[in-house]
Amino acid sequence: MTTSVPSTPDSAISDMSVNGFHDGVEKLSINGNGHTNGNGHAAGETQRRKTNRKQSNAMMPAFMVSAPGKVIVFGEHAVVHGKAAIAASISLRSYLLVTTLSKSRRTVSLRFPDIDLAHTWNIDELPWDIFQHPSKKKSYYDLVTTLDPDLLAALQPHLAEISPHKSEDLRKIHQNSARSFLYLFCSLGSQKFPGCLYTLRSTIPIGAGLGSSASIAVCESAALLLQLRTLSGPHPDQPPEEARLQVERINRWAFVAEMCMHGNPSGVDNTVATQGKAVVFQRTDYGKPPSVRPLWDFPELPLLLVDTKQPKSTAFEVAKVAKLRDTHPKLVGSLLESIDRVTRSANELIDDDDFDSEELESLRKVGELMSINHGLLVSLGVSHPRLERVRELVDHEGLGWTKLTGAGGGGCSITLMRPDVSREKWDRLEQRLDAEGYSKFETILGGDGVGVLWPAVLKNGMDEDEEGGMEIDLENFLNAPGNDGVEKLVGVHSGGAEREGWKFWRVESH
Ligand SMILES: Nc1ncnc2c1ncn2[C@@H]1O[C@H](COP(=O)(O)OP(=O)(O)OP(=O)(O)O)[C@@H](O)[C@H]1O
Ligand SMILES: C[C@@](O)(CCO)CC(=O)[O-]
Repeated sequence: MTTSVPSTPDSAISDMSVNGFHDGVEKLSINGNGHTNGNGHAAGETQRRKTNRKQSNAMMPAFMVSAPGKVIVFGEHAVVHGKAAIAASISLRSYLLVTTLSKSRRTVSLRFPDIDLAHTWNIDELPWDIFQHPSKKKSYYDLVTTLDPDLLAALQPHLAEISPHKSEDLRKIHQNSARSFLYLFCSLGSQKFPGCLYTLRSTIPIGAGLGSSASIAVCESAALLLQLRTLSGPHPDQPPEEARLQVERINRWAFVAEMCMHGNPSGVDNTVATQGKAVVFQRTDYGKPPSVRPLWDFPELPLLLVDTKQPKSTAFEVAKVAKLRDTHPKLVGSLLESIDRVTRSANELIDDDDFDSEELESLRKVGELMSINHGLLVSLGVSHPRLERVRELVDHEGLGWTKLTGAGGGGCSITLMRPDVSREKWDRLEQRLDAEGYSKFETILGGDGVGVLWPAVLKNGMDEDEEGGMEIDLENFLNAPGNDGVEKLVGVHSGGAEREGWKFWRVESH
C-alpha cells in the first residue's frame, strides 16, 4: 500500500476559500502512487475496490498526523522577549487519528484519553455566524498573530458545557485543549465541514517542558489543513520550496492554537514541532513571522532528560518573568541580554568546524554555557527545588552540566553527559533519581517534524491483510497499552528506522 496524501498544486489552491469545501478541490482523490489524478474520482474508486477497505467517507479515508515534542537547549523565556533560542525536536510524539463520519452525522468530537477528555459538539450549533463574518473571516494562508476577543467570547458557551462533573482543575485543562481546537476548527472550517472524530494519543509527558501542547497544536493544524485539501504533499518528489510553504502554513495555524493555550507563546515550540530537526529561532516583531534558521548538522549531543514529575504551567511561568521584568526592567533586561549571548556563543561553538561532540573539550564548552544559562534562569525565578536537586546530584558526582528546559517551575532538566564517567557513577545517579521519584527519558534529538499517514494503514508485521497492511482501528488505537503500545501500533519509527507509510515534508534543499 503506497497511497499518500493527495497533492494539490499550490497554484491551484492559492485562491481557494477555506470556509467551505471548494467544489473543484472536493473531487480530488488518491491513486496508487500518492498523486492526485486529474479526474480524481474514478481512480480513487478503483483503488478502493481493489483494496476492499472500509471507507468512513467516500472522499476521505481515516488518516493520522503526528508531530514531535522538543527540548529547548538554550534561550527559553528570553525567546518570549525577542531573543534567540536553540531548540531541537525529540523522538517522543503526539498522534492524531482523524475519522470522517457518515454524511448524516453532524457532530465533531474530541477524544483525548491522556487527559480523560471526551466531548462532542453539534456542528450546526457552533458560532459560524461570528467566525464567518466578513470582518473576521480568515484564510488558510493568513498570518494570524493575535487572538480575536470576539471569537474567543463566541466559543465560551461551547466550552462551558465540557466535563461538568470533573474537578475544576481538570475542567480548566479540558477547556484549554478544547478552546485551541475549536478556535482552529471554526477559523478554518465551515458549517459544511463533515462530521469528524479526532482521537489523540501522545507519548510526550504533559506539562513537562517538552512541548506537549505545541505538538498537539501542530497535529490539529495539519489535520484541518489536510481535510480542507489545502496542502500539497507530503510526497517524495515535492520541491523543497513547495514543502517549505506547506510547513509554514501548518506552523502559522499551530501558533494560533498555542496562543489559545498559553496567551503569549514565542512560537519556538510549534516551529520545532512542525519542522523537526533543530533550529535557531527568534521573533523580534510579533506582527511578523519569526526568523527560523535550521541547524541541519546539529550534533548528536549525549543528553540525559530527567522529568521532575512536578507539574507546571507554561502560561504561569511566562507571566511570572513578564511581571519581574515590569518590576525591574533594567536588571531583568540585562539577564535576558546575557541569555541571548549564551545562545549565540553556543551557536558559534556548535557551528565551528573544530566542534566534535565526542570530544570532552568541545562538550565542556557547551556544558559550561548550559550551566550559565541555567543560572540565569534561576535568577529569573523559574527553577524549582526538584530541578535544583537534579543539578545537585549531577554536580556532586561530576557527571556533566545541567539546565532546566522549557518553561521551568518543574518539568524537565537536560544534562549534557561527560563521556569520561564510569558506568557505576551513572548507575548510582539512576538509582538516586529513581528513589526520589524522578523519571528519565532517553531521546534522540533532531528527528522528523510533522508527518502524515494517509490513509491510516500500516505494516506492523501483525494482523496484516492480503495487501500487507493493517488499517489503524480506532479501538486498537485507544486501547494501545502505554507509550510503548502507541509506538508499536502507529509509531513513526519502528526499531529506529522510519516506518513505511509515514510521510514528511522535506524542506532541506541539500
Ligand atoms: N496528550 C494530551 N492530550 C490532550 N491535551 C494535551 C496533551 N498534552 C498536552 N495537552 C494540553 O497541553 C497543556 C500543557 O501545556 P504546557 O505548555 O503547560 O506544557 P508543555 O507544552 O508540555 O510544556 P512546555 O510548553 O514548557 O514545553 C495541557 O494542559 C493540555 O491542555
Ligand atoms: C518558556 C518558553 O520560552 C518555552 C516553553 O517551552 C515559552 C515560549 O517560548 O513560548
